[in-house]
Order: sequence, then C-alpha cells, then structure tokens
Amino acid sequence: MTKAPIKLLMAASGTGGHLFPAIALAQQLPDYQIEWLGVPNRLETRLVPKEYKLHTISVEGFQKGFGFSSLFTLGKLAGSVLDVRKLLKAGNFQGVITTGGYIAGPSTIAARSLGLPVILHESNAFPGKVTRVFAPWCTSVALGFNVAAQYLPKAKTVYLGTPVRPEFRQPEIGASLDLPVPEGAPLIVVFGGSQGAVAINKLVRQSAPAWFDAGAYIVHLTGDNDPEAESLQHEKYISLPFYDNMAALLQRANLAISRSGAGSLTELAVCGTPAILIPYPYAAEDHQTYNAQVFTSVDAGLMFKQSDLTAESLQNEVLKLLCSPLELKTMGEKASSIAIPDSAEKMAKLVRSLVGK
Ligand SMILES: CC(=O)N[C@H]1[C@@H](OP(=O)(O)OP(=O)(O)OC[C@H]2O[C@@H](n3ccc(=O)[nH]c3=O)[C@H](O)[C@@H]2O)O[C@H](CO)[C@@H](O)[C@@H]1O
Repeated sequence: MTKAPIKLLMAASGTGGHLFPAIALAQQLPDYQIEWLGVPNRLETRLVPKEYKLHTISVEGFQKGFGFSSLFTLGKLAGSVLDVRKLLKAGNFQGVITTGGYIAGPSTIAARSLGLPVILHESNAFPGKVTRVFAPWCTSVALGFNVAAQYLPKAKTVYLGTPVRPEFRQPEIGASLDLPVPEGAPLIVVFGGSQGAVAINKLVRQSAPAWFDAGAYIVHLTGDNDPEAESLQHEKYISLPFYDNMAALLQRANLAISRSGAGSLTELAVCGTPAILIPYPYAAEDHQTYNAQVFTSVDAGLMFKQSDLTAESLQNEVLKLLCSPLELKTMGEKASSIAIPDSAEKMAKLVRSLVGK
C-alpha cells in the first residue's frame, strides 16, 4: 500500500516578499500535498501556482492604540482562527508554514490549538510585529538574516536564509534574458520591491541621461502605480511594470538601484549584484533600513535615505560606481559572501524533520 502524502498548509500572503520564498520552499517538497492560505484580492491570487489549491480568509492588522476598531479587528481575528481551524481539521493537515504578516496570527493560533507544528519564516532583519508576538508559540522560527534572532529571545530560531526561486542559483535552468541589452554594455536595474517605488522612479528618470552618456543601459521595473511610467523614451532605456525573469536580470546587472525588502536583498546577494539601496521610508517600523544595514555592514551596497537623496546626488553616486568596475566587482563579491543559496533545501529539511518525511 502506498503511503498518503503529508498535507501541509502554506499561509503566505500579500507581497512578493512573502510569496516568492514560500513558493520556492513549496517546490522543494514535491512529495507533500500543499494547499495555500491567503487573502482575497492580494498578489497570491496571481502568483501562487495553480497546482496549489488556494483558500482565502479575511484578516486585518491592528491600528495603533486600542479602540473600537481594534475590538472589531480582535473579533475578526477570532473569526479567522475558527475558519483556519475548520480548514485544518476538515483537510487533515499535518502542519503549517507561514512567512509572517497578518495571516500568520490566525494560522499559528489555529494550528497550535490543534497540536500541529508551525514553522514560521521571517525574512526581515527586524522581525515584523506579528512575528514578534507569535514566534514563541511556533515550533521553529527560521530566519532570513541572523541579526533577527536578538529580537526573538523566546523563540526557537534557526538561521537558514530566505528561499529564492531555483533559477536564481542555477542559471542554466532559467530562461535567458529576453530584453534587448547588448552584451558587454553596463546594465543598471532599477526596481522597488514587488509593487514598484514611484519616488525612486522619478529620481531615476531625472538622473538617467548622464548614465546613458556613460554608456549604461537601464532596465526599469516601475510597478503598476506610476502615472509617469512611460514618460522617458531612450534607446538604452527599457521600462516595464513587472518582469518575471528577475534571476536572469539580476545575474546580468552590473548595478541595482533598489528598495531594501528582504526578498530583493536576498536575491541580490545570491546573484552577487552590487546595489544602491533606498529603504522604503514608510515601511513598518522602518524595517527596510535594518535590512539594508545587513548589506552595508559588509560593504555589499550603499544605503541612502530617500529624504536625503536628490536626482543629482543619485546621478553622481552611480556615475562614480560606473567608473569603478573594480569597486563594483568587490561589492558584488561581498554580497555573495552573505548569501545562503540553498536556503530552500535547508528549509525543506527543517520541515521534513518537524512535520514528517
Ligand atoms: C513595502 C514593503 O513593506 N515591502 C515588504 C514586502 O516585500 P516586497 O514584495 O515589497 O519586496 P521584497 O523585496 O521582499 O520582494 C520583492 C520580490 O518581487 C520580485 N519582483 C519584483 C519586481 C518585478 O518586476 N518582478 C519580480 O519578480 C523580486 O524579485 C522579489 O522576489 O515584504 C518583505 C518581506 O517581509 C519586506 O522585507 C518588504 O519590506
């Protein structure tokens, strides 16, 4: 008689930073039966591969302070816990993995109340609020950056890095770059996390002419929300709202200009791509600055506060780097030195040890 596959619920929702690591991990567990838990109308409805059945619940975060709206949210949290419990019981799930964010709360409470193991992956250097609250309840908390452990003293933490899609570490299995960038031309890639960064886009468009004059090409991933996304036209400039083949792009790039979401930093490290990092100023508890500091602490990148940066200063910083290929190379090597390329395999091993083989 063949053994039934182990059933696992993947609670990962919201942004690329939460979804891509979960997808990369799921792909390392082909013998498991994985179903997904998300929220209606978020990126998971678009990004989660069709092979994983997607269940959705509605969850919300707490506002600052504690008033009627928080009581309402608390009521909703209790409702979501009941929904997840029902799902876990009906589906005979044997464990839960979550990549943090609001969905992690009800998933952790529901699973632990049923005695199921929960593995939480926290990719940020400064863990999110939900992670800090729920980490002590989890069976294991895997960290993307080891500095995060100091903020989770009561949790069973283990530093395994953040899983990346397989083509990031095995270029030969990925599609090649299908953009018209001539071989040997310096390439600057600009991206602002999975949703784009309008403020960076504007600075880049103003700075770009001097970079073109220096021979550089730019691939600019603008996100969907930039009304001026098509305002710059140049033969060395390619602008797209979103690009699927990030692995080939970052492997080819000589320099990235980026926000400092954990997913972006992890991929830059795995690809050994030097970067100018501009943390999103409104990120929860300024966590993108903590992330960027992991890079700057080993000289793998330069960090600039958005409020201090002008088009002129950005233009000059990039020109300096374009003129110093050796410095770019050294920064790239430093970035590689902090990468854990086989994080997905390590996470899969942890899951098998706690949920079952
Ligand atoms: C605004 C904000 O609060 N963002 C947070 C969000 O991630 P957010 O999704 O904004 O950013 P991340 O840097 O973590 O991930 C971006 C992901 O999108 C991919 N990508 C991007 C552009 C594109 O065209 N194609 C593409 O595939 C990147 O390759 C990367 O895998 O969750 C992360 C993990 O908790 C946090 O660290 C980020 O701070």
